[in-house]
Amino acid sequence: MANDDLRVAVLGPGGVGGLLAALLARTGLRVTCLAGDGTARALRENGIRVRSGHYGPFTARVEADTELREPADIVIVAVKHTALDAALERVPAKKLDEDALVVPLLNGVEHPAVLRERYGVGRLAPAVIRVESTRVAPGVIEHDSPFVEVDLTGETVARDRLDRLAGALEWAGVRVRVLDGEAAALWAKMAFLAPFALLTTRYGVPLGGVRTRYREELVALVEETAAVARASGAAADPTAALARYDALPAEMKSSMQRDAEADRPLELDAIGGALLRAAERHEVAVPVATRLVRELGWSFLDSWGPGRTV
Ligand SMILES: NC(=O)C1=CN([C@@H]2O[C@H](COP(=O)(O)OP(=O)(O)OC[C@H]3O[C@@H](n4cnc5c(N)ncnc54)[C@H](OP(=O)(O)O)[C@@H]3O)[C@@H](O)[C@H]2O)C=CC1
Ligand SMILES: CC(C)(CO)C(=O)C(=O)O
Repeated sequence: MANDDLRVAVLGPGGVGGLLAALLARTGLRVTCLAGDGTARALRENGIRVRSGHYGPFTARVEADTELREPADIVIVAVKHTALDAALERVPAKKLDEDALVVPLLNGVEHPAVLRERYGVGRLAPAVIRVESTRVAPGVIEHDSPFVEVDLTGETVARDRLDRLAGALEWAGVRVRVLDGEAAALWAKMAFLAPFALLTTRYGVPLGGVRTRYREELVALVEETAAVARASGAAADPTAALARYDALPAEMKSSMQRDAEADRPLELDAIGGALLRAAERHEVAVPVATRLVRELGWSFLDSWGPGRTV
């Protein structure tokens, strides 16, 4: 059933945020996108134009502003990690109702702590999204994957709020699961993403090239990442992860790789850095991940403190 009166704000209407904003808006929901001046203006003038083999091409009208000025029931956070601090200034905590949900869809595992600190434990509902979607221009979104899947979690929020959001997303055409464990959900995604993102970005080849030309490294990295994910609370299975990579299209690229190609900042600290920090905490050896992160971003590893066991 549609939740006609649900008010949704989307911080960062890019590949992920723009697609979800458009899908939700076309069901009739009131959706406000929060972005910089130029993007907000483009969205107000032209709406969000989606090119998608799965949903077909469509344009959705949304509201757009540079700051949250009116209360929203749901705030979807879909900026890159590298822009998170600056972007959050657009969503003042005092503008949120007590029972509003803040739903970050960023890759990585460390951002929920930052958001909890800012918006309060009772509002945070971290989620992961599986999709391949790119913002090709302000308000123009190219959606390539034949699916959009979201895992919602919310150990500290009211379940009926979470269910209401799940209902709205499903109504919009998104496959949704509401899961119990936040760490398990975030680390399950990380276990899949980190090897894919680090290797495709390091070698500049899509998934097909990684799984043939760099197979040995892929296998080693999948095992390292699964060990860290398991120590962090997820049920990661390296054999299943490899089978998933093998089943995906050879031309598939990671969003980190697309960022590297476009010379944008990488989410290296949020993905590779977080993996190494968790490995250190849990005393898991991750030599392949350490080398790849070093090769991709010396400066951040150089400033990392001594005493690592990795
Ligand atoms: N793209 C994908 O397929 C997937 C991405 N993810 C994850 O989702 C998250 C978002 O990625 P993605 O959608 O690709 O990122 P994009 O770069 O496509 O979109 C980010 C959006 O944030 C906006 N933005 C940047 N800085 C600010 C700011 N200070 N204030 C407000 N808005 C800002 C950008 O605005 P502007 O349009 O003006 O540039 C853009 O619309 C990342 O953590 C990524 O790893 C997860 C799964 C798949
Ligand atoms: C692996 C993928 C495409 C899955 O959604 C992703 O999250 C990313 O590349 O950032």
